[in-house]
Amino acid sequence: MVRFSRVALAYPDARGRPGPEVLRDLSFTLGEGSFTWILGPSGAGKTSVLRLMQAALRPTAGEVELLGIPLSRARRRDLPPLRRRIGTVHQEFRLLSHLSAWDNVALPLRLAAIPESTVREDVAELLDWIGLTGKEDRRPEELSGGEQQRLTIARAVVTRPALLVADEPTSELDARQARRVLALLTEMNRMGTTVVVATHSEDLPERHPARMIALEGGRLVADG
Ligand SMILES: Nc1ncnc2c1ncn2[C@@H]1O[C@H](COP(=O)(O)OP(=O)(O)OP(=O)(O)O)[C@@H](O)[C@H]1O
Repeated sequence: MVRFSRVALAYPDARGRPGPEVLRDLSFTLGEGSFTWILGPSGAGKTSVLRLMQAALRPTAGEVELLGIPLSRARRRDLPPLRRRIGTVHQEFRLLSHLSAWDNVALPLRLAAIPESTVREDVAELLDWIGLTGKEDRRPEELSGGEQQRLTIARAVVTRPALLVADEPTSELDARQARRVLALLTEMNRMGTTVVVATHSEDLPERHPARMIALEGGRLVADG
């Protein structure tokens, strides 16, 4: 499902030359249907690992294989269809502020040219699942932080991705809202989605024990 083999990553500097390596010699495999925590202090490289898992970046050395596709051999035109099979939840929500809750969730289906009758059914089901029935017409700014975060999860999973990659999905939330978001992620996993969550919270992995990959200074320091 996800395989990192001796991965290194360096972001380009201002002149376009490779800067210092922020990930080094990372190797691990995540099986289909697994749930994995990516842990580590600020700057450890969690977001960089997740960007590779979202096919948003290619490694500077080594290989990242996503859903059977090695990124080193993927052509530029292979990437958008691959990305559509990966649900992403960003730290900073990235909801579209001028669209209603309903239209934010419907957007990925509409972009994939899904018939409007199916869109209606799927969006209604998901808004119900995340507890936003009755708030369909509100714009993101008219929702609480927790509601916005749940909306980003609904948008990420509405296309039923095989892989869900979430970056600090509870960092802005109070404990009750964080538990609710965790429940949505574990429910997706129970239904068969492979889930990867980066966090620096210690509380969440305690609530949902699963494999933990710990990073420090761009290296893997614990896996288990
Ligand atoms: N676009 C970028 N260009 C250059 N360096 C970057 C870029 N993004 C991240 N870095 C650097 O890569 C290293 C790892 O950053 P990353 O965001 O992956 O860590 P993180 O563990 O997710 O941190 P946080 O918990 O603070 O979000 C840091 O040294 C950071 O400064």
